Amino acid sequence: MRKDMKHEFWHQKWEKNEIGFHLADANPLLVKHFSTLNLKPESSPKISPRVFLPLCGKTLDIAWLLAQGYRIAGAELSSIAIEDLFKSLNLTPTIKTLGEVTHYSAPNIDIFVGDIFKVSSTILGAVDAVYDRAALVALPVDIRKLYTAHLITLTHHAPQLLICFEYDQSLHAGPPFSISADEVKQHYQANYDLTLLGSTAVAGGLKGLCPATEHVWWLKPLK
Ligand SMILES: C[S@@+](CC[C@H](N)C(=O)[O-])C[C@H]1O[C@@H](n2cnc3c(N)ncnc32)[C@H](O)[C@@H]1O
Repeated sequence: MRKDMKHEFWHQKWEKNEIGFHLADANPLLVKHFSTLNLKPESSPKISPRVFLPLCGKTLDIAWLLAQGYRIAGAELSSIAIEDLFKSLNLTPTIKTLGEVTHYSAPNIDIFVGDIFKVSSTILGAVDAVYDRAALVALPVDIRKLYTAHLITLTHHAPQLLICFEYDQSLHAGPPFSISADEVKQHYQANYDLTLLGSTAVAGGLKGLCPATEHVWWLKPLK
């Protein structure tokens, strides 16, 4: 599949409001495990840590993180998602073109709308952590390797909380795609110490189609 066709897939999902991945509340696994990262601000102790959410959609996890006092950066293909996100936060964004992406900003929040591969570390700025929920699992196998390499460079291998699904890929074509522990290691073990913080069975199975497990990984940068 060509890359622009993959983008079209997601644009259509947002246009048709087929967003079954969008949760009605903050993700319980984020709430349970985020403190494990024990974040210290990179720049100054007086400034709150900045958390990057790749492929963020309009997740309510952003409202939860803001309420905990974190600053937010995100990247998302769909402007529909981000217009909705700012409405849900009751914020009016300033919107500017920045290179090949569009920058939506308000106090403590920067979202880059466009292809994540067009977001550079200069555009993004410093981040203290990455929270990947339904980003790695949203991407087909050929793109995942490029994505993880880009994410490592983009964030200067910031600590990461990664949530992903594992199930029998022959029973469902994806997305979301199944990501095994071996695959997480292939992508990240050269740069991170990997800890599996927890694994939970998905209630009712993946989209009601097959049994699935949700895994939470803590990626701690190697010195
Ligand atoms: C499965 S959704 C997850 C959204 C969000 N993380 C959540 O938990 O609700 C994947 C998101 O990735 C976005 N996306 C897909 N490819 C992208 C790309 N190349 N660059 C930026 N965003 C992308 C889609 O538009 C979609 O909103």
